[in-house]
Amino acid sequence: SVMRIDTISIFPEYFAPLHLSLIGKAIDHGLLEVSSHDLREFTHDRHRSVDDTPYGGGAGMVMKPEPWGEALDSILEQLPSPRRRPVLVVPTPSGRPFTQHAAAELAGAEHLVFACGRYEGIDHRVLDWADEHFELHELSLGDYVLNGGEVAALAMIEAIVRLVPGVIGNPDSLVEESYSASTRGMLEYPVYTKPSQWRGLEVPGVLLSGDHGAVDAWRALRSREITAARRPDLLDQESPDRP
Ligand SMILES: NCc1ccc(-c2ccccc2)nc1
Repeated sequence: SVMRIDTISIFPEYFAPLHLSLIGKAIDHGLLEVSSHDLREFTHDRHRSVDDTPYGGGAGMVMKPEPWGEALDSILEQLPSPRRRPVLVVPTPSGRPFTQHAAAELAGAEHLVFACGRYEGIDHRVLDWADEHFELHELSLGDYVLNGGEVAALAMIEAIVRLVPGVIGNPDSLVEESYSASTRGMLEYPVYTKPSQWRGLEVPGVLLSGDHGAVDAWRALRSREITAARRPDLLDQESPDRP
């Protein structure tokens, strides 16, 4: 099944990298369709304005509702009918945390739309209206503020698309990760490869022993040590899909 992703932004060129590497291959193999839309194409004034001063005062500018309404209408109009509600993701610092769990849920969607805001954000009526026509998800990557939603959308798209069957070459590489922090599991143990000696540094002997039980034990211990040190909050959620 083909997954379709539409992005809407005043900087559509931010999404050009999606056509490279893995994601590029998925698109070439017909597993994925990505279209980036320029919000300014949905303005009609001479200055193609997308923002204005905030009601209630305050610094900065707010994104006007009309261009967003027309951009979202345009996406809905292009859907085959009868259609299921597409998912609308709005990256925002005030969103629910975007986690590996959320990525896995969104990887099951047929159609994802990313609305990337700039300035101080988008007129809230756009979200209120969108909530009636889309499955709306306001999502945050973490507790930091960017200049806009584009970089966050790129990260979310990568996290989601790599979970779509057929996109990643070797599906096994996902199993091992299923116990990493990304699924509220444990942090990943250190990895090594040849040469066994590099700049005077050795590889832990157990990994060269061929004793797979000992290797697994060593890895589990290192995961626990690293998790305790860096992400104690993850320690009591050991099962990866604990609600
Ligand atoms: N949590 C990551 C994140 C997501 C979105 C934004 C953002 C900033 C300004 C305008 C619109 C979105 N900032 C940070």
